[in-house]
Amino acid sequence: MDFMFSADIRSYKTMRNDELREAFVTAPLFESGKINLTYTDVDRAVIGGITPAADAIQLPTHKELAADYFCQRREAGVINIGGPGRIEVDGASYDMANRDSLYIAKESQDVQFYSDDTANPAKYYLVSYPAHRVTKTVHVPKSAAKFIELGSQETSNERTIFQSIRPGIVDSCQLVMGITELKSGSVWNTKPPHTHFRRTEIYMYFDLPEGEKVFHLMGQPTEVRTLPLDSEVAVASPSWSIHSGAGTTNYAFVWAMGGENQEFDDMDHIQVSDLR
Ligand SMILES: O=C(O)C(=O)C[C@H](O)C(=O)CO
Ligand SMILES: [Zn+2]
Repeated sequence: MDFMFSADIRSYKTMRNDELREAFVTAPLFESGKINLTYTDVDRAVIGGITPAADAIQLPTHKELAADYFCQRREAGVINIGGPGRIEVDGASYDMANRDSLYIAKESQDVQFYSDDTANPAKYYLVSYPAHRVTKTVHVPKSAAKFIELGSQETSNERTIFQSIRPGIVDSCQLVMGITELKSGSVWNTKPPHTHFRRTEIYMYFDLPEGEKVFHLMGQPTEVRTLPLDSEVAVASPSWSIHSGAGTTNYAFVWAMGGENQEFDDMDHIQVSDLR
């Protein structure tokens, strides 16, 4: 497991882009046959990419978690951004089509990830937070997610938000998670940008064609920094930071939040004209 130590609200202002990356951006998450996990001190999230090949991959515990198994004191959300596969949780099997979600409850002991076809492997993106109570493991197909249409073609931000792990669908402890897909010709996510001091957030951009980037915006609204990101890396956003971006083409991303409440709509919006 890698460790990513974030920068604070004062020091990020004087950091170079490579230093900001070290503090907030993971390495590429998906490698055939591997599980790559990164622990960030932003709300103690663990961010993972799991790409099973011929063999199943088990979710391992780590010395630093000081836990008998990974989910002993944690919940995890998983979204498959690759080919079809399945996840087994304590012997129960969940088919995972592309863009399906699985919420894995606290105290799930044995978690195994599979790909149906090694030529088109599943790519499981995982975000885990500490959990304080035992709930139920739930599979959410993309069709069962709550969806919201936002933006317009005129302002280049026409997009659909799919909320799969959220109150009313999954009883989680702090995790809220889903996918945003930008329509062809739209490039701006989270426009206008916002903060939510009550929660932190992690974005993982994907389905960006080779050679394209998303210019991810972070920092306080009056001290914005730009990180040009490739597909399939995650970027952590502290509670004081905006998280928005424009791509060189359209794309999708998984967002995941943890914190003291789960209200998706309580964001503090910032006028684009106020960004500095
Ligand atoms: O494009 C958007 O707008 C989003 O996807 C917003 C994120 O879901 C978010 O930041 C929720 O707090
Ligand atoms: Zn947000």
